[in-house]
Amino acid sequence: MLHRNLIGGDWVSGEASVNINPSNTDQVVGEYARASAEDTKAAIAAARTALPEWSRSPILERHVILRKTADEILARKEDLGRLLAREEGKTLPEAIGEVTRAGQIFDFFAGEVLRLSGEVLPSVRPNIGVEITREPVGVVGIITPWNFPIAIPAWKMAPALAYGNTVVLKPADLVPGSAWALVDILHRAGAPAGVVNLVMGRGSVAGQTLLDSPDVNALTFTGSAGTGRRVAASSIEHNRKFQLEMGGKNPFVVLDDADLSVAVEAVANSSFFSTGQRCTASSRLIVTEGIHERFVAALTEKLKSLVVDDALKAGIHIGPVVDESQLKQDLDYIGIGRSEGARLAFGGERLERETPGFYLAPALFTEATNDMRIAREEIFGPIAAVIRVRDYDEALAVANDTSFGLSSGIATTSLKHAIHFKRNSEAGMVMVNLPTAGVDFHAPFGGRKGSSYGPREQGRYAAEFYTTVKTAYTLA
Ligand SMILES: NC(=O)C1=CN([C@@H]2O[C@H](COP(=O)(O)OP(=O)(O)OC[C@H]3O[C@@H](n4cnc5c(N)ncnc54)[C@H](OP(=O)(O)O)[C@@H]3O)[C@@H](O)[C@H]2O)C=CC1
Ligand SMILES: O=C(O)CCC(=O)C(=O)O
Repeated sequence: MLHRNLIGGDWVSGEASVNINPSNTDQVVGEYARASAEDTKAAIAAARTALPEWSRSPILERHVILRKTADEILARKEDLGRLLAREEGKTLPEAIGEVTRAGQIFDFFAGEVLRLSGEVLPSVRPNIGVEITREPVGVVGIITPWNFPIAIPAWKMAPALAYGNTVVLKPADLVPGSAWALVDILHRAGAPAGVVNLVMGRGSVAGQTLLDSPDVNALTFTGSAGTGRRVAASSIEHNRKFQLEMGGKNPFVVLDDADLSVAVEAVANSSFFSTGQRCTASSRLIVTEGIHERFVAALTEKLKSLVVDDALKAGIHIGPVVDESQLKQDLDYIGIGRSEGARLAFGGERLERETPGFYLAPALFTEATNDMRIAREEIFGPIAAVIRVRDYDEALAVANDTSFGLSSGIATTSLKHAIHFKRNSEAGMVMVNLPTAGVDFHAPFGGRKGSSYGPREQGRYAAEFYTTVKTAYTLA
């Protein structure tokens, strides 16, 4: 069956693309329609037509649709998790966790609809009242990457709809299945025609059409820095609100006084789980010299115990890389690290398994320095580099010496250093004795420097992007 795009409430056919399972490239997950530029323009027009009624719809109607969506996602988390693991390659428990998070996000924003509020101020002039309200921004274009195929569409669509916007979602061409399933649920939960539109397909076609359209009032994007720059340039041209979540080169500091097992568990998770394919992954492990040897030895032992195999197999820790081109990028960077003089202390080789897939042994470099390309450029694979430093002050300086600023972490038992790091780390999210990846669904998410642009995503902070403030003055 061809899974079609949803445009103005109708399921619309298009050129078929096959969704391949990275754990077993002989397996087709499903066939999905690719939207043309014309389809995408029709989706934008449908979203515009639906906007006036939806933006004024009773909050209870919006609440019920989001609530039903949350309920169905959570009730189906096992089968949606299987679909996600098959199309993206994260392990089944990770995939079910991501689906659960998507359900919780819809649940949270179903509640937020009922908590919409404004402010009343006394005027500085006599007999005048000042009211401050939040209104929807309008038609929201949503462009999402492949690494979180349901959670990222969920954390962009749920607030957009809660605050009365209509949406056009362009998911990553590599993983359309989970986005299709989510839109199907929203459609059956009662989202009126044109309120939720889906344009699966290529970034260069469907994505670019969203960027070029003067009728898209706000654009929210997660993906690479290169595409992010295009989103920014086109949005400025169209005087459109935009929000970017891009890469990371997140540091994880391990101090001499760290609890070794806490540090190793946090790093194994941050750097290697989800195959290292998270913008919040830590790829720079900044370790003070007193613990360096013990940390590298313990992490290497941990890496030996991690099983890389088919995402659906029980008991595995790391699934395959998402596709051939990301695998090539990972292997290229492993070669670059070696040629730069870092020591490949563990892994980094392509693995053969029972099924043909993109399997890569997690790779650990030591003797790296912060000026190497493997320490400066986002790789987006299960690859981390240990950088040896003298003390906390040097660790902090190295941690902040990056053009990115999404998340950062520290393993320490010192309250003084933990507090200092939380205050002085130049990252949007700071973790103490916890992995840099895997965040709460109700707290603000986003970074600084080259990682992010615009208001935070998620939690109540999402209102900043998905609404526009109106100030009204009334003579009493
Ligand atoms: N911050 C984060 O969370 C993420 C960061 N990344 C980083 O990005 C790198 C590359 O990943 P990749 O998926 O290729 O990133 P891209 O930026 O290419 O893709 C992200 C989304 O943008 C779309 N897109 C691509 N070109 C355009 C365009 N001209 N106009 C509008 N939309 C467009 C893509 O479509 P299409 O379906 O055709 O790809 C996809 O939906 C990774 O290796 C990683 O470093 C990746 C994923 C998430
Ligand atoms: O770490 C997380 O929980 C989220 C990561 C993420 O959003 C991303 O990699 O795109």
